[in-house]
Amino acid sequence: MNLIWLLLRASKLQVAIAILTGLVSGGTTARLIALINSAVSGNFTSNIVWYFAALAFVVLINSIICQVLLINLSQDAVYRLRLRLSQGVLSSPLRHLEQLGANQLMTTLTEDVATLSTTVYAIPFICVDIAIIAGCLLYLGSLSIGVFAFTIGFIMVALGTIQLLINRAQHFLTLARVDQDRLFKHFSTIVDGIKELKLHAARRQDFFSQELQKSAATSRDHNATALITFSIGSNWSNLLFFILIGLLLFGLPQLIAIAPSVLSGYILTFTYLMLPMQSILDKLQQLSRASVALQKIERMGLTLAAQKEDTGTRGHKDTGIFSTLELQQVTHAYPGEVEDSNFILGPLDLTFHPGQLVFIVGGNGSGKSTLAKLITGLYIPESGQIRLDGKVITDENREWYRQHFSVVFSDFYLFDRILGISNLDFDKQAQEYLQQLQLSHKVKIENGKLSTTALSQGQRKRLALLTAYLENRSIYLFDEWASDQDPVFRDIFYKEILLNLKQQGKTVLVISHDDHYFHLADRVIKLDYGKVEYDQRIIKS
Ligand SMILES: Nc1ncnc2c1ncn2[C@@H]1O[C@H](COP(=O)(O)OP(=O)(O)OP(=O)(O)O)[C@@H](O)[C@H]1O
Repeated sequence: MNLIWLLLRASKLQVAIAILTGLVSGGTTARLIALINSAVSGNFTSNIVWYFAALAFVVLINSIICQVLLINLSQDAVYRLRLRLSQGVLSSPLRHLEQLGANQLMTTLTEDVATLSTTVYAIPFICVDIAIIAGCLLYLGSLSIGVFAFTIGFIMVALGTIQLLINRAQHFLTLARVDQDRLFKHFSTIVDGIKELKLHAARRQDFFSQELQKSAATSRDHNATALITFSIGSNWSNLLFFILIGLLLFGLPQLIAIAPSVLSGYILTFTYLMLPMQSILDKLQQLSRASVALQKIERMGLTLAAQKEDTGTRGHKDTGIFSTLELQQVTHAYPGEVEDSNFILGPLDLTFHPGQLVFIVGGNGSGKSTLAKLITGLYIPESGQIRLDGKVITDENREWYRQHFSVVFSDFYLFDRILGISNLDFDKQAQEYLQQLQLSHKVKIENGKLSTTALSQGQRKRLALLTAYLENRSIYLFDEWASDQDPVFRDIFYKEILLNLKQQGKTVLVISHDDHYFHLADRVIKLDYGKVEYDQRIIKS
């Protein structure tokens, strides 16, 4: 049913036209069968051939129109779903996405959407088959009410037994979908941990037999049980067809009088109906799989919608100059598995100004990166306030607030095209920065596209710095940027690049462990277990 809603969301009018043409096609098919039955019973009229040809033509045209409409609709529905899901992910709070996990997001965006797109393609054909069945049933009803009532009663009971089998199969498909998430995680482990797995035979063997093989076997068993149940259902429905024909031929005539033309009409129609019925049953397992995928997508889509952030920047165009950025009693907590193990950052009171070079230091796990995500507006404070020039940052203006920052995180992502910067001198400027960052011999930039990103980690970080440079925003934040740089470039970073940004009036926040450069800062903030141990101004001689 949800799949039909997916189509309806795309266009109600087109769905209505498709249903109408499908019904005409089904009704006309039934009329054709009636005509054949009447011809077989010896009732010929002079223009029967023309009538027959006209009916066949109407069936052809209507089923083509119906299927073309539904194919377009189904593909459009999948297109919209892909965009909606991607938008949903883009507009969800970072913390929520971190909690969902990369594996779950990727399986849904790839596997579930792929399952849906192949199934939605089958829907048009199922619709035409249903229309034919409906048309044929109408015809059977017009032949004899008594026989029709018996047939419908039989079909209801038959459908009940088939539904039981489908429910069982669906249960195993749902379990198989959970296995799919687990398998996807193992595949990510193979790709991301390939070096560690190759270097340690016992670890590799352990991972293979205890993790991957077990999950793959469970997935195989659940899928096999589901498919076998569908196969039993399909064969059972075939048998039910023959039982019905047998009852109509040999059983019912013993109880009530049935005219031979009515009987032949029923037998002819059911023989014809076996084809569309079989086709629908064959597609049932595909439909059930899609229904499980859609449930998963909708569930994720709903949670995404519920957590949706306001991503508009309307009414807040001034992303340039500011004079004060304040954090007042700001806190953030990561819920731990054990109540006492929760990490809590803050409450913190910090104020930053333009032209300040601030080092944020502290031991591993002291909360530096968490503070970076809070300052940049990626995490929403659990309590306290962030204010920019006295303006409190809320859900309405958080997107605008984030546009003040250029950041290179320690787990940065490097795009192979410089996105979102429209500057006429762009390539020339980028080329100059490439030279400054000593990368011009390795990378070229044409129309914003980087010639390569296949570089060393340190060089890739320099490219990320280049993007930050080009963004030309008022607050810069670098999370352990220099940790991968050689001593010469590290020196250039601290003594030239940072000071140059400061001279331009930027606020520069640097998370660092390089204590022999701390004297260059205007201020050093040290964190310890989520609290400020000291916030020290450096007096320059
Ligand atoms: N995604 C997360 N989910 C749960 N807890 C987290 C998450 N990220 C960090 N933490 C916890 O928060 C604490 C602070 O982490 P954070 O990354 O901010 O420290 P850090 O000072 O940047 O450390 P490092 O110098 O090692 O990069 C750690 O105890 C960590 O266990």
